[in-house]
Amino acid sequence: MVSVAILGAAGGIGQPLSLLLKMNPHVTRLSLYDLVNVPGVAADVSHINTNSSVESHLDKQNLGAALAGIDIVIIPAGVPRKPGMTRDDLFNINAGIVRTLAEAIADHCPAAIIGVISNPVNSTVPIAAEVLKARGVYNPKRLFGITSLDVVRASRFVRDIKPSVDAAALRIPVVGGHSGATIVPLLSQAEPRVEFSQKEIEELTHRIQFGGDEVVQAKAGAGSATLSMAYAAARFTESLIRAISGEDVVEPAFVSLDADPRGAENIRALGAGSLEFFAVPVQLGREGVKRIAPVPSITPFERKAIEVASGELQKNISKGVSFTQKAKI
Ligand SMILES: NC(=O)C1=CN([C@@H]2O[C@H](COP(=O)(O)OP(=O)(O)OC[C@H]3O[C@@H](n4cnc5c(N)ncnc54)[C@H](O)[C@@H]3O)[C@@H](O)[C@H]2O)C=CC1
Ligand SMILES: O=C([O-])CC(=O)C(=O)O
Repeated sequence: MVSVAILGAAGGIGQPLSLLLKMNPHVTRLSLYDLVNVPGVAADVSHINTNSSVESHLDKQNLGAALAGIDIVIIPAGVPRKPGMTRDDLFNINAGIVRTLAEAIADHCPAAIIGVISNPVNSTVPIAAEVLKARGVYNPKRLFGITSLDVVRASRFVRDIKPSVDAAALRIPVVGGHSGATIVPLLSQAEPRVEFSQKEIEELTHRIQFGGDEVVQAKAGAGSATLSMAYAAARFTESLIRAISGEDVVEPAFVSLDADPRGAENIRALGAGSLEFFAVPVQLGREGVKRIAPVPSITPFERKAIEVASGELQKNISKGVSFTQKAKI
């Protein structure tokens, strides 16, 4: 019995994500919210013969009803990039959208687990945290920036150069954040282990860091990754649901290191320093973050990449925090 709300359900990610979650037998209630077109999406998806109920909630006056009683809220609401833009260029529009949605979550389902997809994730997650803190309902264990697409890309891109690897079974932790140089794949920690030359490591790292740009370029103005992102978000949601029902599942995600201060010590020592948020491998549990899983060791190349990531991340996090402070929630 798990109820899931998708905020931004009529968009490029929202539609295929609605489809994939309608196919998930553990979801019993699917609550779809958007400012446009959501009645059509909900009517369409509701004809699929799985047992879950599907609700359509159009426009802001129905946001409370969309959220009441919800266990997991996934947020793909917001504008996507066009060629030539960075994720940070989306800040001016998406920061306000995420703030409004986080306020409504605080009011209508404060105990829900939240997964933020809207970019720039490095800033929108701190914004959501500040809103929840200001409303007195913040639990760092329950707020996630969804970085699963970086992990999905990492295993697929390795398969492109190592055809004997099973892309679906390969696990590569990706730490840091979710934009360019803040994305740090730890190829040395691949499971099962894969041997790479230094040139392969450098090329793969760059490709994983800028994988989003490949899609933005190819879509040539029609948006960014939607189908692979919907797949990644559905996988993340499925992992949360398995964890809620008692299974041990590890998924990398961008979380507050306060969610598990002891587990975070290892990550801080690897180069995260005093940053409040960082993408880490998270052992999920009923509460959301059960534990930050340890990263046993990294190479000097990975340590350097984490140092570079941390400098940029600090700016992205501070930008989100000061946005909410200026806005007086
Ligand atoms: N975390 C990640 O790995 C990824 C994040 N993204 C981000 O996801 C976001 C959405 O991307 P797309 O679905 O392609 O965009 P889209 O433009 O196709 O869809 C966005 C949807 O959000 C809705 N929306 C806008 N303001 C809203 C509000 N205040 N309340 C509810 N709904 C609202 C729009 O009506 C639209 O249906 C973008 O910010 C994009 O950068 C995209 C790919 C990967
Ligand atoms: O590149 C973008 O703007 C969308 C995104 O976050 C990704 O595909 O990783």
